[in-house]
Amino acid sequence: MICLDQVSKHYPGQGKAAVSELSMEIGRGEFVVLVGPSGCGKTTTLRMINRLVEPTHGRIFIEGRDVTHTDVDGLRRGIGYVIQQIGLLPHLTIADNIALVPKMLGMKKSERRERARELLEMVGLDPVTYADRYPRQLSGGQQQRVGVARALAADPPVMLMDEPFGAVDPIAREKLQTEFLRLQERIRKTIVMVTHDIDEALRLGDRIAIFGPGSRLSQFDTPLEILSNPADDFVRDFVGSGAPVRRLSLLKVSDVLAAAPSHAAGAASTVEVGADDSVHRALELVLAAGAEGIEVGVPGDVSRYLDLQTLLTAAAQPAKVLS
Ligand SMILES: Nc1ncnc2c1ncn2[C@@H]1O[C@H](COP(=O)(O)OP(=O)(O)OP(=O)(O)O)[C@@H](O)[C@H]1O
Repeated sequence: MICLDQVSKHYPGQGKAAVSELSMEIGRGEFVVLVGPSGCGKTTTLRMINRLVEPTHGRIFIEGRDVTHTDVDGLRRGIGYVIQQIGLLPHLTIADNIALVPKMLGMKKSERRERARELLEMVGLDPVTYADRYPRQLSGGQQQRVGVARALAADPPVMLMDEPFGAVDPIAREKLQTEFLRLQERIRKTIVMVTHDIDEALRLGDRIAIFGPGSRLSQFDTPLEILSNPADDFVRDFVGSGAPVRRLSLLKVSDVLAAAPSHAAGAASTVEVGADDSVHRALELVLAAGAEGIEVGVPGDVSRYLDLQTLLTAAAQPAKVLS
């Protein structure tokens, strides 16, 4: 869906390139998160995709089309953009803020109103309550949701997000992340997001691009693979301590079931867990209940039993063994 081919950006007057010969391919419907230390070129990379920053060298393709030199307005219509300072217009109602792009595209007033209502519902805000309010009457987290709704207004296939949840407090942030993941399951946009927060990246990304010093792409892989097999010391340090525990949230019970010997559920004291639950969740339930293991329902078969030790041992294996 998006292909960066040897893309570089050299800002005038700067000694070093902000981004240097970067190549990446991003699949349709994929959620890719760019992380890395400050100044490594994440925002520059993101903004080159919608050409808010013009690349100095290299080419960018969207759906196979070279967009490096095409009409910028046309390009941006197909790309939603969400930033931390969402920039809602203070004198327009929430509905009118959301309907700005549809208005520019010539959509009729009644249709725009309907679209704004639909989008407000989509991002978890009741249209009856919020459509006619003004931005200052909303909390930071609510404004951020409106920012997402606005970016989705023209139903673009691609969304670029720069620290979209950066300005909200940690609790609201986690809630927004969870809601956004649910939304993405439904809408399956191709998303590229920048964040400083490795936990956010691990939680949201289908794949994570970890930029190292000098805008080098140190690793571009799934969260599980990054935690299990970091490419080098830089990635290991960047991900920080606690990788094994973080993996537990990403591993599913079904992964362990596929890799470890299990038995038909029997007499031992167990808690029931779904195959799609994370190992983290399974362990939480076992510990809370003081049980000896878990029982997992298998469609068309007897339930399987895994004891606590098997669960822990399997979860500690590198991802490759499990997959
Ligand atoms: N408009 C500009 N003019 C000159 N230099 C710039 C400009 N924008 C960014 N830079 C420089 O390019 C490099 C990469 O900046 P960029 O904002 O892409 O990094 P980043 O990884 O997003 O950083 P942060 O995490 O701090 O937001 C930095 O050294 C920065 O100072």
